[in-house]
Amino acid sequence: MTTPFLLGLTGSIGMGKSTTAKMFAELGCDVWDADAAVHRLYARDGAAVEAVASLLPDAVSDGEVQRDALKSHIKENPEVLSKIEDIVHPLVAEDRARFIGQSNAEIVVLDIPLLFENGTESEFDAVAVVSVDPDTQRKRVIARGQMSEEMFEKIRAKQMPNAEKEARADFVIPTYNLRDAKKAVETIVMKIRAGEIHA
Ligand SMILES: CC(C)(COP(=O)(O)OP(=O)(O)OC[C@H]1O[C@@H](n2cnc3c(N)ncnc32)[C@H](O)[C@@H]1O)[C@@H](O)C(=O)NCCC(=O)NCCS
Ligand SMILES: Nc1ncnc2c1ncn2[C@@H]1O[C@H](COP(=O)(O)OP(=O)(O)OP(=O)(O)O)[C@@H](O)[C@H]1O
Repeated sequence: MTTPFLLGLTGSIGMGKSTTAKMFAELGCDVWDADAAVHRLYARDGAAVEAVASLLPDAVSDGEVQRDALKSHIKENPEVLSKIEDIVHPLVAEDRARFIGQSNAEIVVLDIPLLFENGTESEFDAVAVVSVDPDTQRKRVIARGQMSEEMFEKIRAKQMPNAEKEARADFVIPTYNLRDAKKAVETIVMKIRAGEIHA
């Protein structure tokens, strides 16, 4: 069995990672989702629950890590975030390695929101970034109705500027409409399968 081609898929908040990841899956790629992995780790019987309970006992109730409690702790003391990350990151890495090890696909797509912010690009054979202009991005996130304008701007300010992500990526996937995004995804998959892309 050969090792799969590892394609990192990233992009700032609301840029279209999940939608684009589904397109890769439809073309036969296996897709691993970092956010979903963290949700599994925090859920009942999840691998991070015990360690988080030791660090912040009141952040675990009903056997689950409560994200709102984590957020309050981080707000009070920003250093708590790196302590949580020290617990979560090795477990996420383990989950990812297991997924890659079990995959029989030619291409494994790894959907990772903070791929560039965490300086992990060297772990992939290539990286694709999903992208729209800032105004479209803002409208999309606000339209979901789960976040205030202020909260969105705060998160955006913490993320690497989109232009820099585009410059660092091997591929840019425009997500203004489904048709063009799909075309870009098909081209990437075709190039990888044809052996045109090298790490
Ligand atoms: C702090 C927590 C509880 C916040 O959870 P919440 O559900 O509000 O947000 P979530 O993590 O789903 O992030 C939503 C989006 O916000 C953006 N974002 C989140 N955190 C950051 C950050 N530190 N810097 C920049 N952008 C961020 C990303 O685009 C992300 O996709 C959560 O992020 C967490 O537990 N973080 C520690 C574990 C970790 O490192 N997770 C990252 C994956 S390895
Ligand atoms: N190619 C596309 N054409 C049209 N709309 C799109 C496209 N891709 C994504 N969208 C829309 O943009 C919004 C954000 O998409 P999605 O949830 O895929 O982004 P995300 O990057 O995974 O978000 P987050 O980082 O917040 O988890 C959704 O409303 C989705 O329908």
